[in-house]
Amino acid sequence: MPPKEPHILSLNGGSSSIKFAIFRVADTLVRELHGQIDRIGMPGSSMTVTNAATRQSSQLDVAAPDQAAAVTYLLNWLEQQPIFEFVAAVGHRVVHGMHHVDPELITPELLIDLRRVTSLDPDHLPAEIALIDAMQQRHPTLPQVACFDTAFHQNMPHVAQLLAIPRRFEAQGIRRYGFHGLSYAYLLGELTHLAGTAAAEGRVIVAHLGSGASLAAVHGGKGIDTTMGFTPTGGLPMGTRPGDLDPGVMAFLMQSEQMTPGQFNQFINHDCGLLGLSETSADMRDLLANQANDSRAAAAVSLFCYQTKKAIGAFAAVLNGLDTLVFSGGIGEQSPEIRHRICHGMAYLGIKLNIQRNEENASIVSTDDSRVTVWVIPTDEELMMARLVRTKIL
Ligand SMILES: Nc1ncnc2c1ncn2[C@@H]1O[C@H](COP(=O)(O)OP(=O)(O)O)[C@@H](O)[C@H]1O
Ligand SMILES: CC(=O)OP(=O)(O)O
Ligand SMILES: [Mg+2]
Repeated sequence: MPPKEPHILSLNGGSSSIKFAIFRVADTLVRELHGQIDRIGMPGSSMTVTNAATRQSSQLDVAAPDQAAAVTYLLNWLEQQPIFEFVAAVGHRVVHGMHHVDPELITPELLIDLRRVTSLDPDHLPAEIALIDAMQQRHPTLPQVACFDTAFHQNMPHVAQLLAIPRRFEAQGIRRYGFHGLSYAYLLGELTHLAGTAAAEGRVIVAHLGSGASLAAVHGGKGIDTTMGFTPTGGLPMGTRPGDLDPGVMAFLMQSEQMTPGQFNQFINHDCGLLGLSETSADMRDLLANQANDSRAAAAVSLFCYQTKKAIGAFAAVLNGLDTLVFSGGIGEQSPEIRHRICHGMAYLGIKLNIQRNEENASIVSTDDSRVTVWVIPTDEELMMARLVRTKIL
């Protein structure tokens, strides 16, 4: 029997989920299985696993009160799968690495740097580092590659990277980085495939709307601006993060609530956004289900749609117009209501949704006469990582 082809395991630590996929490395990358642990830290967490060949999915209840528990559960489960013995390399999504941007083999030095910047992203980096640590301890000879979420935005115009703070801080790396870059890179590739190069090189806004949410303005296939900033806490309101917040509110709250910087960081990453406003849930599904009889849930959904719409208007200005709008991420891919509420009243910009297509989560959800083509494209950060790992080491 010929030796089995090498496989790549991709691990994607998100803020409310850990997603994973295993790909066989043949002429192309062939997905063998994928899945996710969902609603980490919330009631009702579960793991869904799909066999890519049969498309059969199974769901298991999982106790995932926090990301550490989810990491241990997932790695124990993965190691029991027969396919695991063929895994020859692991790709890890790493949301923030400051000056580390391009895919990198994980070394002790890189880990020291990542631990140093953990406080910049308490929603992702602890779980991502825990995944790396656990994999290294269990499988020390397996090559592991860090794939950074910031790479896509690296070449934004300088003006889009600058923060209006004293100049000396820029030299310390305090600037707009932007995140969800693995998703944006994948989606641009898909857009090229689906709509052609001319469309993908036109004036494009990509809305990655999940537990973390951001927009990217893209022109000539390159990111030219994005809503997230120095950290993934900025930009749009999200599941548990406020997005852009008047710095005066920060100073006021730190004083009035007597918070230490560490407590304030926890507050803006875990207690705000949809959760803070609704006082019930960070999960958009819950809020949509409850909005009719809970005005707090209704206000949270309204704010999310309002701020996203406002940011689309701002990026249309940055792009001098708009040709293509892409929705992706858990909310963007699966919520017709949110897409409708964001796009409502934007006919002046050339955005017109087709009600039925939108309800069906079709791939094009705009009308035939809409000047802007509106797409729904499922993202695949795991495949993007596997491509990077393959290029880097296999
Ligand atoms: N059918 C749906 N309708 C509305 N929101 C949904 C739906 N399915 C998933 N979501 C939302 O998507 C978000 C999770 O998105 P995802 O991209 O998986 O997040 P992350 O990667 O940040 O963990 C949650 O707020 C969840 O409620
Ligand atoms: C960058 C970010 O917020 O990622 P996620 O949406 O996966 O939490
Ligand atoms: Mg995500």
